[in-house]
Amino acid sequence: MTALTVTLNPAIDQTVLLGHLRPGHVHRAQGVSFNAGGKGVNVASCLADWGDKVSATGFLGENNTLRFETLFMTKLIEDAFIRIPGETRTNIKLSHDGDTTDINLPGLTPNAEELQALVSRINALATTGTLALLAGSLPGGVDEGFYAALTEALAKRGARVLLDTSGAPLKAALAGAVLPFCLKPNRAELEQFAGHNLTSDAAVIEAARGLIARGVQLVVVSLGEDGALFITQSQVLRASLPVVHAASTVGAGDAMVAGIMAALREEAGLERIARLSTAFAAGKLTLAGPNLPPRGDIEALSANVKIQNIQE
Ligand SMILES: Nc1ncnc2c1ncn2[C@@H]1O[C@H](COP(=O)(O)OP(=O)(O)OP(=O)(O)O)[C@@H](O)[C@H]1O
Ligand SMILES: O=P(O)(O)OC[C@@]1(O)O[C@H](CO)[C@@H](O)[C@@H]1O
Repeated sequence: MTALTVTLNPAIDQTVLLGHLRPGHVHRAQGVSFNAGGKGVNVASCLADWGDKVSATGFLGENNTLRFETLFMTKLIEDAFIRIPGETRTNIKLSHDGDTTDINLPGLTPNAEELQALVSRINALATTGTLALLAGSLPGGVDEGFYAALTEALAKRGARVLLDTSGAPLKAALAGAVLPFCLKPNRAELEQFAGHNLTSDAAVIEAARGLIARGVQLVVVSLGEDGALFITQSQVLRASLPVVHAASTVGAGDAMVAGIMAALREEAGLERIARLSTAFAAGKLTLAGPNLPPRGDIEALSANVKIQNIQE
């Protein structure tokens, strides 16, 4: 079973370490670091650390590919990115007061020909059984129905699609003819779909069941430090694992998606999916950048994940 991640709008993440954030004031940074990022890139990076073979595609600006190419080479990720003129965006992550403030820039705008080249590349990479992750924002000028159309095309090829996006592209994908196999919204993203606030587990589960009723097979709702809910047609699990000190919260959700994909590759049941993806997220939180601790540490974390079977 092959794994493929698709990132149309990757980014170099510039993490700026601040003591506190006070809008309207001058800040002197305590440090700065740069990582090749974007949701699908982060997922591929975590999967590669786990030891899985993975291909990554999308668009890269040809002027600043080095950080990405170094990551792909170091981690043996198949680099299937399409180069387009210009510079991949840099997203600013302000790390302050134990929290992160994200400033995500718009990014490059691919033209129709480049988009068609990407669709052809994805079709060439995806075969029956491929786990295909479509992740992140769509670049300016790309139709908001792009993920919906791609999901349908990939499903026709026998691939299983996982989708991690927000806003209009998520809405369009949920209104599509074929829904993704798996969705990993956080609470705010699920609230967008539900159209109201989801303040209790029961409300989150009810909204997720709405997605299951429309054909999604696995919904994972990530709830930050409160863990995550794993919902299928027949089961609901809650999984959590306290993290004492988070080195960086950027990409915790991406590590969780990588854990879901790693478990799906093992043909695992829901409890293993919940344990492994929670362990991936917790393991990533202890490190800066989209990296996982060694496999043995992840298995140890996974054994410690608290699982609650929610009966209704
Ligand atoms: N402070 C924390 N303590 C323990 N676990 C956490 C914490 N923050 C995140 N996690 C773990 O990471 C998972 C994903 O985090 P979160 O819900 O913040 O995802 P997200 O909103 O998609 O994040 P991002 O967009 O930053 O990647 C959670 O379900 C949980 O398992
Ligand atoms: O602007 P998008 O595509 O929604 O999100 C991009 C991004 O915030 O997602 C990753 C964290 O999940 C970061 O590496 C990257 O900067």
